[in-house]
Amino acid sequence: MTVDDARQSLRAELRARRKALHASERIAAANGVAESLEQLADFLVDHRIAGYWAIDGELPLHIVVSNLARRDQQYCLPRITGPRQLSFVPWKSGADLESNRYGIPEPVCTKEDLLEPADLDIVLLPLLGFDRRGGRIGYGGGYYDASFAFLRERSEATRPLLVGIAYSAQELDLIELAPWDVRLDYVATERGLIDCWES
Ligand SMILES: Nc1nc2c(c(=O)[nH]1)N(C=O)[C@@H](CNc1ccc(C(=O)N[C@@H](CCC(=O)O)C(=O)O)cc1)CN2
Ligand SMILES: Nc1ncnc2c1ncn2[C@@H]1O[C@H](COP(=O)(O)OP(=O)(O)OP(=O)(O)O)[C@@H](O)[C@H]1O
Repeated sequence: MTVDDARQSLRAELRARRKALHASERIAAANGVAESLEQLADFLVDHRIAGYWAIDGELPLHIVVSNLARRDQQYCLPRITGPRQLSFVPWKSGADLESNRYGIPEPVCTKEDLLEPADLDIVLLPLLGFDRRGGRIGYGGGYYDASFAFLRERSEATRPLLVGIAYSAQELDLIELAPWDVRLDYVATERGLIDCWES
């Protein structure tokens, strides 16, 4: 079985695990993650922070978005701009959205609005599974891995910081890393902030 095959079956299990969470756990996690992120000093002062529009049981970021707006920090959402390629667009709560090919809402924008991955300070990444070393399993599109491939050879946290957002129930023991995988610098869950360079 290749890394890709093993991941496919793991994805199904992880989707089921996330789907099974109770509404009360989702509410607690949305609040808890917003608090956990505030333990990261850079998160309170950095200018450009990218998140995602939660779909399919992903951990919702609306509390994070309003906290950032209150501090005048810029919040951005991803836009698919090519094969395995993400760009980012500054977005304020209530601004226009349109659906992408997967039915995920993206900001409506002009070319001039598009920011490249390297322009960001912090990226909050959706995920299906994570481990404490910064391993991440997503939907398998390779969008984040390819867009942030320029960070792959780093040996410490550098900009943009990659922060996985997860329910603690999404933690895995150890994810076998594929050569293209870009490790997370931190993972924020409702239980706290994990520094992936620490272990
Ligand atoms: N909220 C959110 N936005 C995001 C991501 C994400 O994971 N979550 N992405 C993170 O990369 C990018 C989109 N990547 C995606 C990759 C695969 C599928 C997906 O649903 N794949 C289906 C197969 C669909 C098809 O073949 O057309 C599947 O897995 O069943 C969705 C999004 C950018 N925006
Ligand atoms: N830098 C890259 N260059 C070329 N192909 C890549 C690159 N990164 C990932 N891929 C391809 O993308 C596919 C999906 O990768 P992976 O399973 O790691 O996605 P994921 O992290 O689960 O998804 P996503 O990042 O979209 O949330 C892999 O099969 C791999 O072949």
